[in-house]
Amino acid sequence: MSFKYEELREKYQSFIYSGFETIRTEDKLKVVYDFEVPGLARFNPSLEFPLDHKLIINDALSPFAEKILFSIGMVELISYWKIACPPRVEVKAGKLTDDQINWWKSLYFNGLGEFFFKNGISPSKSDFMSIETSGKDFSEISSDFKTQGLNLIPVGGGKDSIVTLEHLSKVRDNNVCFGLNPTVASRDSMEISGYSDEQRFIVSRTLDPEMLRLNKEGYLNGHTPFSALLAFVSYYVAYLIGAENIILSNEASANAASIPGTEINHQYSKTSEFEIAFQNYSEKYFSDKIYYFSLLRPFAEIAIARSFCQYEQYFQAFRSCNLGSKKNIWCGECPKCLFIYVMISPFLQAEKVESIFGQNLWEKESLVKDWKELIGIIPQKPFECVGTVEEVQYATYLIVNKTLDNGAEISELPLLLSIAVESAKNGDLSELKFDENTNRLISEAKVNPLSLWHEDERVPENFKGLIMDILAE
Ligand SMILES: CC(=O)N[C@H]1[C@@H](OP(=O)(O)OP(=O)(O)OC[C@H]2O[C@@H](n3ccc(=O)[nH]c3=O)[C@H](O)[C@@H]2O)O[C@H](CO)[C@@H](O)[C@@H]1O[C@H](C)C(=O)N[C@@H](C)C(=O)N[C@@H](CCC(=O)O)C(=O)O
Ligand SMILES: Nc1ncnc2c1ncn2[C@@H]1O[C@H](COP(=O)(O)OP(=O)(O)OP(=O)(O)O)[C@@H](O)[C@H]1O
Repeated sequence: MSFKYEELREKYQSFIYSGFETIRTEDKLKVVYDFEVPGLARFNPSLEFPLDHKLIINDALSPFAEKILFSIGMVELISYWKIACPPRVEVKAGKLTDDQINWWKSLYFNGLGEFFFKNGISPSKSDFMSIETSGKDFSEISSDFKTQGLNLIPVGGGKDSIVTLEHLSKVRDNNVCFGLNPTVASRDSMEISGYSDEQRFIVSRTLDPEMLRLNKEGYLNGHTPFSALLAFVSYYVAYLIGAENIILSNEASANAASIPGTEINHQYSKTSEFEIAFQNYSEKYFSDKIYYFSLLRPFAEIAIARSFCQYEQYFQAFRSCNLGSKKNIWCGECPKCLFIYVMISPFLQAEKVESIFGQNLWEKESLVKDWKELIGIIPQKPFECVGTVEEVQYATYLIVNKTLDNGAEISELPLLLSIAVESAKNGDLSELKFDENTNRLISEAKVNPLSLWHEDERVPENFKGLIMDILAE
């Protein structure tokens, strides 16, 4: 059975965030959130933080710590609210100002853009949800905590965080890797880049099984802004260990809407807009001692991919595929696998790329639709963490011409590249044309994505020197 948005909102009018329980033992802090949709279900998701980590210098349950834990609940609640989308959200776990309420509504609305779209819901930003708050007032709490000059680096196991780890290797002693339920690839990345257990901070998160059960029953489900959760959880970890920087690996390309001309972006919480919003929120309501930014924001995915290609030691270990993340595989059937295949292909031998994925994706019929979306023949990007149409076209220009320069005939190009060439001949690609005289693709890129420096970047000056080579590699 599948349930409808309007019917669910009619039946379940409120969502309650009652509070959170903290259970401290010698070596762990468990935080259990209490959410309820009256008449439907109660949810108690939890997080566990190690307390025996040698780098911890601040009290895990100080009033300031509790303020951050409360805020993690505000972001965690999205996953549970979306099951029935009740119009009224009652936050009894803490008071928020109107300015804060607007901030949260904006995150929920933008972060759920794909969820609304895919479920055929067109809510208005003003009335999709009202938020009433009561309970503890965290506003006057002191933010006087200790810092020790560390960089906290979230590691997802894909190429981006590896490029960050490598570019920060000069300041290795100050770095701490952070993993939230880390995958095998994430742990392997930390291992290969030489970070011992003491320089890793691992947090575990448990979803409430009742949500998974209701998903199966047909209640509303879909994409949630996972990176926003990462932002708040990593902020708490940064506080615990006195880190002054939280260094993400989000790229300029994440800013592009999934559906051109709309605000719907699968990667909303990886955008500059969210990065800046989080910086403003954390500075205003938490502290200015911890700075959250993305080291790779200046660059397009293709430039990051080129940089990644010089670190062969990670080739068999990294995984960017979301669908295969639990099995530690490249599924070879999703847009993200194809996108990564395209991004690294200009810079590596074809055999090398194939050996990473265990198969040749260029020849797969099953990927034709994803390919058409990635390269812009179909005007909607796949709902995945993939880059822009322009950089896919640019990569294709490099790959096709490289293949032809190596002696192949046009007729010998693999399936997906032939589709690209045909489309270029027909004038169907915005920045890619075919020159019949030279038998080569021509790029009409307005900006060469390999030399793009995105202006919305917020990289501190003292880090810029460490990344400039990404444009030149
Ligand atoms: C869906 C998700 O966010 N998964 C991340 C989560 O994995 P977990 O094992 O906890 O859950 P799943 O098995 O993936 O999902 C089970 C069901 O629960 C729902 N759900 C899950 C998480 C959540 O926060 N809310 C939910 O409602 C879901 O709808 C399913 O029905 O945590 C892992 C690490 O702790 C992450 O690695 C998982 O991320 C997936 C690999 C993934 O595909 N994530 C996508 C959201 C994604 O696109 N991630 C982007 C970030 C985009 C963004 O921030 O907006 C990325 O990887 O770059
Ligand atoms: N489970 C996780 N724990 C900690 N950080 C994470 C986790 N998942 C993702 N991240 C971080 O979130 C950011 C965005 O993730 P994303 O998946 O785009 O990057 P990636 O895994 O580094 O590279 P790729 O684009 O190749 O997948 C990166 O900084 C990444 O390290």
